[in-house]
Amino acid sequence: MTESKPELMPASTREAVLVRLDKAGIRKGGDWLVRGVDLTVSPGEIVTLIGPNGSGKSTTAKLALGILKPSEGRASRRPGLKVGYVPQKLAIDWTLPLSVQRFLRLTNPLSDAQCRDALEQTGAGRLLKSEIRTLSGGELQRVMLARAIARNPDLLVLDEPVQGVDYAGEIAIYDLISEIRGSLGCGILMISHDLHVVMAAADQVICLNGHVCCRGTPSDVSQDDSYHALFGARAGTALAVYEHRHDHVHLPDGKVRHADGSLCSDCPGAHHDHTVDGHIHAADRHAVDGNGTDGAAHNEAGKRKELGNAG
Ligand SMILES: Nc1ncnc2c1ncn2[C@@H]1O[C@H](COP(=O)(O)OP(=O)(O)OP(=O)(O)O)[C@@H](O)[C@H]1O
Repeated sequence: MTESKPELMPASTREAVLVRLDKAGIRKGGDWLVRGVDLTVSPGEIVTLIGPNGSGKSTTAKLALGILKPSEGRASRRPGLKVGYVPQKLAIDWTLPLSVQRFLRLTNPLSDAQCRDALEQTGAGRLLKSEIRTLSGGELQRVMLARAIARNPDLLVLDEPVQGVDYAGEIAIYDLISEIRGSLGCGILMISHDLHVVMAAADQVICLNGHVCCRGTPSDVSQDDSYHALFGARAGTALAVYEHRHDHVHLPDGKVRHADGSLCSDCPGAHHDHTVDGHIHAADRHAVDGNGTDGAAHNEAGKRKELGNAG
């Protein structure tokens, strides 16, 4: 592999673009792992890499991060860029005793308040003193996200952020990622196998298979022939465009406060929106707040509208 120095962006693009790959490729042992990748991530933008196993998604993310150096083309980052990274795998023995607080501090010198604050932001405030090895899959992903955002990054790189999380939990985590983008204003480079929800949550989707097969908005990609060729039958199901509404909150006393401020004590269960017809599927989802499931914010009706039926 050819080593190259990290490149700085021209002044004109520095403010706008956080990271850029220009025709970037990397070769190891005579094989190209990925080749010819163009990519930019700007503040507030979610760019999603999709593709089958071994298609070069993690490698591309590592090129963007500067962990790997391109053998050809260029990788450049905004000077002084602060990055939060949730890798696909962490080299940690998960059976060892390790509290969440200590885990957050393994790579960051964080104060107690910073640890609490980061966990609150990911809805995991109550887990501060918990043992890492006892966390559920969804809780662990929230803690990993907290660790990545604790330093208030400009760029968040999330390699399969919903691994080990069930379907309802996935939606809550994608919700959270969109909220983090909103609150931090950071750019997000995300990797996933989950074509539909992830694609729909992204501003830009890049479909990889050793090279860029197709790219564009989620609806563009869902209608692209090479996307269909790559994903076969799975691409034939409709693209779910993901929306969310925060229109009510479940209070600890069991009442529900609606968006207009009105309180209701007997409506839980009656307000779940289940519309299932040929075009709209609504899914309920419950986000765990910093206090646990009691009094959890309830994000109602994650609606998935079919867009550009890819069949
Ligand atoms: N350090 C390395 N040396 C040699 N080959 C590698 C190295 N890292 C990755 N590869 C190979 O490069 C290809 C792309 O790997 P990569 O991890 O980027 O794929 P991916 O799309 O993220 O896959 P997955 O969905 O399975 O996580 C694979 O064939 C992998 O075996």
